[in-house]
Amino acid sequence: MLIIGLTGTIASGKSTVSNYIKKQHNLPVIDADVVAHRVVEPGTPCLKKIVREFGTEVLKNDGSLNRPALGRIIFGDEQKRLRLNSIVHPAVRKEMLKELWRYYIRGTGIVFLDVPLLFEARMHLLCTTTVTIVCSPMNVKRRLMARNPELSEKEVEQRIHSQMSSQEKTQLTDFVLENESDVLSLYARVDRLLFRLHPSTFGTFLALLCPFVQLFLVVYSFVRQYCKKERIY
Ligand SMILES: CC(C)(COP(=O)(O)OP(=O)(O)OC[C@H]1O[C@@H](n2cnc3c(N)ncnc32)[C@H](O)[C@@H]1O)[C@@H](O)C(=O)NCCC(=O)NCCS
Ligand SMILES: Nc1ncnc2c1ncn2[C@@H]1O[C@H](COP(=O)(O)OP(=O)(O)OP(=O)(O)O)[C@@H](O)[C@H]1O
Repeated sequence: MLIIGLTGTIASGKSTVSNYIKKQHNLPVIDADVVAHRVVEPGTPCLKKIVREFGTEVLKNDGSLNRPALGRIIFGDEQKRLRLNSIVHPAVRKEMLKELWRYYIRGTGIVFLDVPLLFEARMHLLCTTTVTIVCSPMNVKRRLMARNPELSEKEVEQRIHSQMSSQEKTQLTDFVLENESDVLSLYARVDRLLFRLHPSTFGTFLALLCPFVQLFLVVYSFVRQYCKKERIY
């Protein structure tokens, strides 16, 4: 099974790309944000740990997580953000591995992982190939402010600076997808990217037959990190 890690800075266009991959190409995507929302639902061990760490002020009256309140706490304080990550990320990793396993059992050839903190959380080590969506800080800020009008300019800046920069991600990735212009151009780049990934489906076929080939693909992905990356125009 080919595991393609999709990442990028906040508001770089990951969801836009993964929705297109799901709808237009009918390929499976596991979205870390969706999983991260699920593991903190009322009654979950994660939510209990969050309340122990940050207090009941991060809960709404109905007992669910008050996301804006927790966001205000953690995006303004790096230590607190790291503490939240240490509570939520292990549960997210576990759930994503379970989902991957289900796809593997079904014989799925290719799965995309949409993970904002792919490199920060070292989840790229699980991927056969990584794709980073890049967008200039100015466009990111503009799009984030338009998508989340409830956030102040300061909060937007804090969210942007809490992540690895686009340049750093570009250094670590196999493929770079630019998202500076309109959405249709982005979709066209995704089509070209998928075409480039397809020759490797032979590897997928072999991987389905032999777990050792899967292991080889993981080792190969480590080696790929040191190879020249491709920019899709
Ligand atoms: C702090 C929380 C409650 C704020 O919720 P909110 O609904 O405002 O944001 P949402 O979860 O939709 O995330 C939006 C984007 O923020 C960025 N982001 C989220 N969490 C983090 C983080 N810990 N560090 C850096 N960036 C983050 C990502 O780019 C993400 O796509 C939430 O982001 C959270 O629980 N974060 C910790 C889990 C996490 O790291 N999620 C990212 C995917 S694993
Ligand atoms: N090429 C584009 N042109 C104009 N708007 C865009 C483009 N790409 C994405 N957007 C818009 O920018 C915003 C951010 O995109 P999207 O939600 O896909 O980013 P994301 O990387 O998934 O964000 P997050 O890290 O917060 O999950 C959305 O409102 C989306 O519609």
